[in-house]
Amino acid sequence: MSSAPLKVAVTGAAGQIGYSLLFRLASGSLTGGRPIELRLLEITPALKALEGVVMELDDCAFPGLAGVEIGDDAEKIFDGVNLALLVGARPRGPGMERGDLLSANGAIFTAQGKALNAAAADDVRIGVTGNPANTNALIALKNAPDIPAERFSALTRLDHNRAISQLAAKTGAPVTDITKMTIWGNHSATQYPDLFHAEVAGRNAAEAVGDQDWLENTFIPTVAKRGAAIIEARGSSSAASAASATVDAARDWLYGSAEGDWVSMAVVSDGSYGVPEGLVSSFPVTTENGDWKIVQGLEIDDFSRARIDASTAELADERAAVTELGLI
Ligand SMILES: NC(=O)c1ccc[n+]([C@@H]2O[C@H](COP(=O)([O-])OP(=O)(O)OC[C@H]3O[C@@H](n4cnc5c(N)ncnc54)[C@H](O)[C@@H]3O)[C@@H](O)[C@H]2O)c1
Ligand SMILES: O=C(O)C[C@H](O)C(=O)O
Repeated sequence: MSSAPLKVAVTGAAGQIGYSLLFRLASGSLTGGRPIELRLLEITPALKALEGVVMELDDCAFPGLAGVEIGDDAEKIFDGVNLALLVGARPRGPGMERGDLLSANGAIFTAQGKALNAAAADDVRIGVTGNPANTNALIALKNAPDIPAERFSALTRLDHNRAISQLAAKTGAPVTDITKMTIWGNHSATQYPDLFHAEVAGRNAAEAVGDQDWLENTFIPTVAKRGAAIIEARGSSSAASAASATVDAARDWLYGSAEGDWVSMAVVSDGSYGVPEGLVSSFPVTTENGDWKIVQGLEIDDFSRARIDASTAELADERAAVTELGLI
């Protein structure tokens, strides 16, 4: 593997998630020993604040941080980047659904898709965290016709990690015993965290829990509505956990998922599991050398089918809405 610095762009770098993410990236959580060069994009009024964040990055004297460039011109910042983490977008407030952000945030992803298309490195991978993440990723990929659609993904790793944590707490198992967790569908309240294929120390998770009422009426809504619960408690949306999940997702994508396990990523559907082709929907995937593959052959019962269908129907509605807005 190359020891040249990995060039990583982060958008919305002066925001809440950025304030946690940049320090995780610079300290080596993503690349281990490989140096990293950060390229930070912000809107013009936020550049001064971003300068302050860069002073703090300097003050950490991170040995693996090979350089930092900041700016408000997407094409300049994306020049030659190997990884782009698209975080910059407005967060929702109390009482909003993430889909309410489509018209506010959609335009950001047309412009950034075009800029990535023009300037990124040939091997670029693009992870979208900004909400509504799945449909923003769809907008970006449609506006970047020269970049293969498989290079885009949206973040459902935070939901995946939340589901692992809830299951660990219920069963008393350590999080490291929990494998094969899946989030299906949209990063929204319709998402479907699936315990029927997950395992606790090798045992089927739904059987290990043995409590359909908990699974249906506590586990699924707790995971699906966790973002809203955090907004309610903190007054602003999740940030450190979102940054941590953004790093987890990018690390596994670039360096591979663990043997015998899989991760959740929202990727462009090839029609697997009846998810309409072309939607950016969350699936169980394995990753290797920067590529992902949807895990095939899982049996989907009626309970799971209904939930996957409901979430992908919402994604189809979002696609129709951004088509109507002329964003794709
Ligand atoms: N997918 C997930 O799991 C997940 C989790 C948490 C938050 N989010 C989403 O991530 C996004 C960022 O959250 P936050 O809490 O950091 O918000 P924030 O408001 O603190 O920061 C967003 C930053 O983006 C910047 N920005 C806006 N437009 C931009 C543009 N065109 N180019 C570059 N930067 C731009 C803003 O100036 C701001 O600094 C929100 O949309 C939020 O809903 C997603
Ligand atoms: O819920 C939100 O709006 C923020 C984020 O998507 C989350 O899941 O915490």
